[in-house]
Amino acid sequence: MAAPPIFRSSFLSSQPLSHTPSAHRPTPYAPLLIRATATSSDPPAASAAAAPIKHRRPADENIRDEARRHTSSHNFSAKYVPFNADADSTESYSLDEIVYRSRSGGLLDVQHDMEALKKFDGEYWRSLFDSRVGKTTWPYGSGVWSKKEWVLPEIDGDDIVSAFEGNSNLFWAERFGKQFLGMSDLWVKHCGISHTGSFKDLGMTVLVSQVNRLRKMNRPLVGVGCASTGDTSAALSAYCASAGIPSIVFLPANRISMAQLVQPIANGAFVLSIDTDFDGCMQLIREVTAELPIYLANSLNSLRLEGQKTAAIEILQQFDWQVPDWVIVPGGNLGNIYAFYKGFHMCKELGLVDRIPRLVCAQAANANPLYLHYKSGWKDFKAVKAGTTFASAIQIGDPVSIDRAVYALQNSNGIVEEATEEELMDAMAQADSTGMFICPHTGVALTALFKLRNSGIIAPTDRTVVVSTAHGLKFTQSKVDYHSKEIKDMACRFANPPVQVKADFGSVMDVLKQYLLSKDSKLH
Ligand SMILES: Cc1ncc(COP(=O)(O)O)c(C=O)c1O
Ligand SMILES: N[C@@H](CCOP(=O)(O)O)C(=O)O
Repeated sequence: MAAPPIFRSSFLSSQPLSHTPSAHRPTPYAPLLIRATATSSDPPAASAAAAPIKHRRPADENIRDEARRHTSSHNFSAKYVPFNADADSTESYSLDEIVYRSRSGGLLDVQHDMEALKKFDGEYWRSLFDSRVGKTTWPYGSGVWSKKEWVLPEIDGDDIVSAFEGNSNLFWAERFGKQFLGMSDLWVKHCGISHTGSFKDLGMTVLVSQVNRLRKMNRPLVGVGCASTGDTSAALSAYCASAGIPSIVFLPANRISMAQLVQPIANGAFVLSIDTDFDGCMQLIREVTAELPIYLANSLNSLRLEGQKTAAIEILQQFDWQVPDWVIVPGGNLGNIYAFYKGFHMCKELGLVDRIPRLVCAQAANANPLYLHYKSGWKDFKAVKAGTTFASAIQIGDPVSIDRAVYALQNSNGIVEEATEEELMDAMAQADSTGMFICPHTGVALTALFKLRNSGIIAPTDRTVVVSTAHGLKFTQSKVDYHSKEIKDMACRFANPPVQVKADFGSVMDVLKQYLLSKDSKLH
């Protein structure tokens, strides 16, 4: 069979897809590739000189209009099915239905038509996803929507609400790895360097886009609501504001940071500060969304995880499709650990990689129901009353996605670790001292790494990725407390408080000389 032509798109990229499709592939219809002129005679990855001249779109056209001209048909699809259902289960729901639970009250999962996706080989998908990185093409400029065929294949580009989220930095933690862990291949996936400062943007673009579609279909949805420890509410309110959809957020009073609280306020959400903890808020939003035309935006809603799973695909892509040995994720409501598993697993099933990494879920010791469950040998799960933790976004005692998390860990030879308050704050300070500015939840994940390195489970040369879930700037008060040594019963070993000094030259010189001597023995 003659190799199908390589499609070149002047609007997608100046670089064509450079791979030669497999000889075994059925004649493809180039899913969502642009129906541009086939230029099979051109060499792949042609030089800049040979690249086609790109014309700017007409002045009266925006990037959505431009995308509309280029859409193509395909037959990928997805539906809701009961999570981890028996093979003979026939229960399923259209994604256009408003449903969060299976008939038996269990969780749902978004199931893709894998047979349709498998008509294209791993090389095809790798090349397609790679061709979309770093562009402003609607909607593929988003790290989530660059994987649209695997996320919400049927949504119209016009309905998508995106801030071009994703494509976050995979940071080589050279100094931290070397100095504190003797590791040479340690990476931090900065999912918190994002539109609203946390990984929640990845899931929220999907959920709000689907709500946008449902509202256009005249489904009775007046608004979207969530319970939140601060990050879900920030993402929900921003995406809803961008689409002009009302958002309602239930926050546990006095339990989230000021920076997180001000986000939904600024974005015009209807904010309820409720005198309970996150688990109490979660219970309330579930009851309310069952009664009122408010769509539930928490990760109980499996749509969210379709966006979040793209962070896993992105990690593989950033390593040029090589698989890391370990990925460590902080866990609270436990949707994200499953999302990572799902992203990695899809890449394996569709032939992009040949294995998946081992997953580690890290919890704060003050809110550790998954850790206790793991330690009991996965015997019956008990929710806990979550205690106060600096990792306030994971102060959750009754995680809705417990079954998903257990599944992900059992199927990835996974491990669960925990971090005390002192451990997580020290780890955060150590990371910051090497040039990062991480959140306490990432401190929890780094503590897990310290423990697994110290016990020899993670080897010095293992390629390890720590997922940083939120931006440190959302949690400055915890850093202020730590560096002021104002935390009861905590040594704050890595505190770096400012030095108070009189406003005269002699005093300034004295403290500077003392400092320089402590840094450089040659000055002694
Ligand atoms: C910053 C941050 N890290 C980690 C988590 C945990 O994610 P998940 O609830 O999906 O386990 C959350 C939210 O729960 C969060 O906001
Ligand atoms: N940390 C979360 C808690 C809720 O998690 P979700 O993924 O179920 O929405 C938050 O920021 O609210």
